[in-house]
Amino acid sequence: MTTPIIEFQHVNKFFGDFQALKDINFQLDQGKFYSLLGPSGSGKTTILRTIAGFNSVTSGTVLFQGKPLKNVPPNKRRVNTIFQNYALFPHLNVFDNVAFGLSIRHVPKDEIQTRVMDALKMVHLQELASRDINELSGGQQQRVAIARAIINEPELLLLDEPLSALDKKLRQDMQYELRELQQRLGITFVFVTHDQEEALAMSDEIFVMDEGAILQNGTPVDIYDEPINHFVADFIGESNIVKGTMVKDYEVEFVGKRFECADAGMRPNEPVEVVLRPEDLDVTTPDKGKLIVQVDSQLFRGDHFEVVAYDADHNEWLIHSTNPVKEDADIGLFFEPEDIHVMRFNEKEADFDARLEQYEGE
Ligand SMILES: Nc1ncnc2c1ncn2[C@@H]1O[C@H](COP(=O)(O)OP(=O)(O)OP(=O)(O)O)[C@@H](O)[C@H]1O
Repeated sequence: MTTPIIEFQHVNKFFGDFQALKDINFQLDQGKFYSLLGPSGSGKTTILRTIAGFNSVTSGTVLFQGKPLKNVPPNKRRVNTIFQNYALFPHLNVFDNVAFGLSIRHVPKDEIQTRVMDALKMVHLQELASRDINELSGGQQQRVAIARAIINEPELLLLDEPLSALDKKLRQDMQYELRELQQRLGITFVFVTHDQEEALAMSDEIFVMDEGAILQNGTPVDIYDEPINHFVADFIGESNIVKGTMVKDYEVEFVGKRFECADAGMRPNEPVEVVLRPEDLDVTTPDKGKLIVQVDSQLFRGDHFEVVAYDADHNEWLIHSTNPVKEDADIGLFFEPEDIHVMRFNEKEADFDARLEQYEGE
């Protein structure tokens, strides 16, 4: 087994009385793309700053390739950070921005020339080396920041919401570019975002954070298909979550009916929450449906209709339908046992809706 590039062991961080990180444990492998995903204030940046050396930890250990990082100053860490605002020098052109770190270390001119042009080629900006920074688009500035960050060949690149200032289209283009660049360079990226689509699209592994703790980590598919709790299910993608009861292994009851499912290992009659993703629900006639709901409204979304409907218990259901439906009509919903994902019900999360609403309103 290879040594992880970064390892957090029981890391806690307090700012005064406030606990910003709560018993954080993880290992990051060489050459992978990781995302830290969570609402504002969940501790993502605090983790990045800890890796970069701008934050000390209150307790616990951070290892870099198996060695404690505690006494290694930020400039001696083989880590570089790209910030949200890129922090480029507006009075220097593209070349000089990228060359800056090498110039102040008095690296010979020839070497600077070669390394800067190599870095600019990596991000497809070699033609723009003499351009002023303020003559570049947002996406091009982003690439200058990346070139500057990779010129010292860091083993770890930390990216703190680097795409949040870009418009949607450019953001999507940059997601592909960053992912492609990471694979080409083979260095570890740790990418902070509160955008779940971005994390799902780019990452090898996602860490979902809330209130200073890691709630779940796994591949995008794992986290999407098997969210550990209500918060993760709702935060990652769209979902229908209803309360139910686990009757026995592979059988769950919700909305007054029993359904075969793929989940086991809970207590009989244990209260649970059931997740069904909108795209896993097929619209059919009421007699063929496993569940009958009444249509409330629908919106055309280009490749599907987004239907909102209510069941007999007044639970709201979001459905992605290939065909339009009639308003106020009763429709049947069909789904397979494996489309049902059952989660333990956690009373402590009862306030999650309010927190999520507050976050979405920001
Ligand atoms: N230097 C500090 N002093 C006091 N509190 C701090 C300090 N730095 C961060 N915090 C607090 O720690 C918590 C976590 O902050 P952090 O910046 O890590 O969150 P985040 O998940 O990155 O949020 P965002 O998405 O808004 O950047 C917040 O409540 C923040 O106010």
